Amino acid sequence: MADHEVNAVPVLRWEEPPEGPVLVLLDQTRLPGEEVECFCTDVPALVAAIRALVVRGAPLLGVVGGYGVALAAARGFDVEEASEQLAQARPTAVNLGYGVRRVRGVHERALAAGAGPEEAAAAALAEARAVHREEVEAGAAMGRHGWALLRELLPGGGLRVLTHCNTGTLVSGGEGTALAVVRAAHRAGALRRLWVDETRPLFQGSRLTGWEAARSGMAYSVLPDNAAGSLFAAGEVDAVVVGADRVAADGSVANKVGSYPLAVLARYHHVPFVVVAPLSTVDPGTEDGAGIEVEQRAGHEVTELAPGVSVAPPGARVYNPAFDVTPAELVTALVTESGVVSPVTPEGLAELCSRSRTRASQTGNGMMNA
Ligand SMILES: CSC[C@H]1O[C@H](OP(=O)(O)O)[C@H](O)[C@@H]1O
Repeated sequence: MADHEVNAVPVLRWEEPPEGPVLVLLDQTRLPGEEVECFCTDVPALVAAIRALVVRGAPLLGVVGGYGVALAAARGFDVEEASEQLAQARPTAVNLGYGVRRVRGVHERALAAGAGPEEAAAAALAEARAVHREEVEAGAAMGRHGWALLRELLPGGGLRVLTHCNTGTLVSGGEGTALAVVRAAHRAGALRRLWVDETRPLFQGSRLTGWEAARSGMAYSVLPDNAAGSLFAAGEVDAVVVGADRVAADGSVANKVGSYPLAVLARYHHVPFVVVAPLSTVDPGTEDGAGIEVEQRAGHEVTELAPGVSVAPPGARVYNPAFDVTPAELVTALVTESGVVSPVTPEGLAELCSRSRTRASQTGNGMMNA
């Protein structure tokens, strides 16, 4: 069985029991120790799950946002109100709003065309499934394009790749984004070591990327985020490959906090810094990095390792941005499902998005129409 089939986990699924539709989520806050499912039968529960990172990762947020609109429609909730609640659940990943708007638009157009509530709900569910399918397909394509890029940049194989946060199956249900590229290198026998930043404060790296790397049989090591510099200094990093939550029109990249320092280290040590993200993460509507809203999260995520296990004095003030922004000049290449942009310029991004829209209109794939 191919690696990606072994590792595809049911990050989310739609079920229709007699009592009504439910969105079933793999609770990512319980990994790697437990594989627990969370059952969402209404939008407030789904919004709470998104905010608690039960379900997380930019592409998957777009997928779950779409399913959330479909859930509201299927259960007869106010779809407009539900859409607003879902879109506002987390501000930085543009995908969330994209998925919500896209499915909401299909639902609205179905009603405007005279469809009844059930027919419009069915149309919304079909569109949510299309968003999910496209993100899964995008992951496979990004894996191919990104691996081709790494072969070009580092032809000798035996790669030592550093990654940050989690960008695998758990952020799309398919291959993922940055980890899709790492998996492709691993399958080709070219991955010597995956360096996994633990990614404080919620440990998406050690918990989730570690879990995925172990399931894939990769040679991986977990490291404290603040140890990455010494790896570069020791010449132990051949490439940095990370994901993104929003790419602005000027090529600025918002990603998990700690990504920007890696980009600076990579530039100083002449190491490629590669960002892997689907086009649903590219946001032409945000002009530059300053325009990206960076989610500020609760202080207890930093001051407590677990409920009641404090690592700071009571009352300590906390700075806890969930993301940071890397300027395009520090990004070696942006890998998308439609190809690679390098260097990452506004013109290069615009051309790639335009090319993709043209292809989508020709194939009926709605990727960019939201
Ligand atoms: C490529 S999507 C994964 C992306 O999402 C993560 O953020 P979070 O865990 O807070 O949803 C992180 O920024 C990853 O790079």
